Amino acid sequence: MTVTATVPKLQLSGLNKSFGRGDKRIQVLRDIDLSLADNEFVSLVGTSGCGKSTLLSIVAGLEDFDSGTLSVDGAPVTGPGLDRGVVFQSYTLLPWLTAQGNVEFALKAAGYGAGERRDIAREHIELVKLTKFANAYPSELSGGMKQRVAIARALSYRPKMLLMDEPFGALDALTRHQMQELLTRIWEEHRLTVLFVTHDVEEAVYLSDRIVVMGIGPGCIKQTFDVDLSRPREPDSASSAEFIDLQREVLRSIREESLKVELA
Ligand SMILES: Nc1ncnc2c1ncn2[C@@H]1O[C@H](COP(=O)(O)OP(=O)(O)OP(=O)(O)O)[C@@H](O)[C@H]1O
Repeated sequence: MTVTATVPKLQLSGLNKSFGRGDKRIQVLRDIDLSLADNEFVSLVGTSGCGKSTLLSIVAGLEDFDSGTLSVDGAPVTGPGLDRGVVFQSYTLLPWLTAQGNVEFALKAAGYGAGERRDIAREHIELVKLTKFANAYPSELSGGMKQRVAIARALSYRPKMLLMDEPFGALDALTRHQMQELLTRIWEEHRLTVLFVTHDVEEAVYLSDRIVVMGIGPGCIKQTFDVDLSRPREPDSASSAEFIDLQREVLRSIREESLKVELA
């Protein structure tokens, strides 16, 4: 019988990263091994400064690394690519363009023709439920709406993977929950693979299949938790004993690292 090995969607092996030169050189990531399967939702959590954003930027191809390997679908990552959509905490929209215009602008940069740009942008503005605001400028949109445009833009080239760095960190609690539900729906419908950085452990448990806790000094993978809670998850899921126990375990793991920083 032939057994075919499944290639992970994303794979990092023995990855190291430092900033600076000479005696100012500081290692921020050490020996990172991380694999994401197709359609998996993985959150990265950890004490401030442990290297979560640096790791995400490396996967996005926006930051280089010293050694180790990084591949998507088995192919080495050599820079940013349309196979990975990125959403940051700051909305990064162009203020002089409408919601529709912002998505179209990104598609133009990706080489799409005018008609196609209009249709794809309209479809993605609809996906994030902003059709009524398609012609509004960023200054006329709330934080949640701006982040929906950023998600529409990141998804417009139909990437296989979504890389999100604290995308809902600046939003109020209610908008944040709405955005979590929207993201879950899009993730389920589009079979995306998501790598999600957050400080909010409840958010990580609610959204993820797996939570990776990073350690510090230098940044490393400390512990991984499988989230075995059934789906679909409801806002009420957060009050179940299983949910709360897992949240507590993850928090404990993060706090051990914070203590190291405080005692250093
Ligand atoms: N461009 C840079 N040049 C030098 N050092 C950097 C640079 N970017 C990040 N660092 C350092 O790398 C380490 C990791 O930073 P990073 O922002 O990745 O951590 P983080 O876990 O995302 O933090 P936070 O949770 O506070 O956002 C920190 O010590 C930071 O000061």
